[in-house]
Amino acid sequence: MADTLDADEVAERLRGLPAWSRDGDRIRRQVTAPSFPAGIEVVADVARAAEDADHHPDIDIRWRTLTFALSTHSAGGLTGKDFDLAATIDRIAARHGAG
Ligand SMILES: C[C@H](O)[C@H](O)[C@H]1CNC2=NC(N)=NC(=O)C2=N1
Repeated sequence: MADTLDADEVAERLRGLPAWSRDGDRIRRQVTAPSFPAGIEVVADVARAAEDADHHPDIDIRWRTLTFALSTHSAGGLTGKDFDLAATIDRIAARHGAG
């Protein structure tokens, strides 16, 4: 099981991911896609990446606004896995013109 990061480590990792913010035990990012279908494509690509990583975000879909939240449930907090997947989500969103 991965170790949880302390507050300083979380702050440090967040500096490299400016679209993400801490919300208690999770980090969160909102993405606006160019259209609803484009948003669903983002979600489908994130789903594949999450399966590959065996690490899964909470996803809220509202028309073309997506909210991703990441936490390592098994560790009871934030770990490097959350920040690795956050960076992957950023790359996927950018590829689909979502910001
Ligand atoms: C067995 C499997 O590795 C675990 O259930 C994984 C799956 N995906 C997961 N995703 C997230 N976000 N947190 C977890 O602790 C987690 N655990």
